[in-house]
Amino acid sequence: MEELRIEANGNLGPIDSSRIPRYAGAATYARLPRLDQVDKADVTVVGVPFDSGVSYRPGARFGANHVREASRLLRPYNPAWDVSPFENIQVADAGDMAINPFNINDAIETIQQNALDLTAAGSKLLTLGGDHTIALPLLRAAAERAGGPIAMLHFDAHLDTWDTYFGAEYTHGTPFRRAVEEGILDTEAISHIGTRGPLYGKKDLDDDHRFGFGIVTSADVYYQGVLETVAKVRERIGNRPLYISVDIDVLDPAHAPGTGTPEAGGITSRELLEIIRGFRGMNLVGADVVEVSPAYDHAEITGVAASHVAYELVTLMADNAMPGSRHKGGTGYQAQSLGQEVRRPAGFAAATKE
Ligand SMILES: N=C(N)NCCCC(=O)O
Ligand SMILES: [Zn+2]
Ligand SMILES: [Zn+2]
Repeated sequence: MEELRIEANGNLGPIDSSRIPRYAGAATYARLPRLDQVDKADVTVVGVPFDSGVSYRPGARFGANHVREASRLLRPYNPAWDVSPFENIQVADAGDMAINPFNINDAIETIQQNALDLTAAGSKLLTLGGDHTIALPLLRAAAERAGGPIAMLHFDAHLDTWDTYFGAEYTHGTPFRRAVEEGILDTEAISHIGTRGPLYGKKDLDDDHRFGFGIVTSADVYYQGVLETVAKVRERIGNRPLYISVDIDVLDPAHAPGTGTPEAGGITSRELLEIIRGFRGMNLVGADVVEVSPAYDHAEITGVAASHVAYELVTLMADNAMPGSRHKGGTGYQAQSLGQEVRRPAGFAAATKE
């Protein structure tokens, strides 16, 4: 079958869903071309089928393909930014990494090497699927590409700064303690967002604080709202090279049932998408969306949420790549909006390019 794609500015975009039904054919993220169908990519989407680091329900090894399937309904124009991300930059799907499920050390090495290979020619990386163990090798690669420690925003119900499980150092509950120990994070500029749920003890927070993490709890997002959350985060991170790691369990189980370690009382998908939109102009160098476990999903709720989160992250990368902001933070709704159009946090204008 011929692939009828949208093309603009020399970028090969998604299969045109007005000419080929969106439910037809093999799934790539957002129906974008495969990496082998383009000369170069500005952003590479890659799946990480790995879940050998989980402490509870398995299944995140199937996450990437679930997100790809759920991403068929994404459309090419993002009105919340007034941006068509796939026109601005070339985004392509590199398929899945081939990872050893029986040897975590080997898996981590492979993920790090693949991440370095995929970014060697200057592409940014957005990874889908996998359990949170994979953030460590992805951060190593991102820090190497950035030439030093990087800022990080970690959306998660959990801290993931625990020490070991059953004596194992590399698990989905420990990546960020390892990352701090390895000196790959800029500890002046790291924060969790959406934290909640029972811990093992107060020491968990004492350790986490010592490592340098700030925390915006799920309750903080509720009480202070999206705007203040974004403002505080922007103040802490500034223009540093930033990695965003999204554990889909940051969302309430009502918004993301398909995950391995669900915790009640999470943020909504609307809040998460709006917080990311508030990061316009920030220096995003890489991102992941992890812990999607399709066997526990219903009606693709989690897959759809994850596919939209990834879409906002790609839009941020694409918006930054534009030569000068055309929109100064506006949305596509502006001309006809009966709502509150100007709702941008302090610090937003300063970081938005002229
Ligand atoms: N990274 C995720 N999703 N979960 C970590 C939970 C660690 C624990 O079971 O205590
Ligand atoms: Zn996590
Ligand atoms: Zn989590």
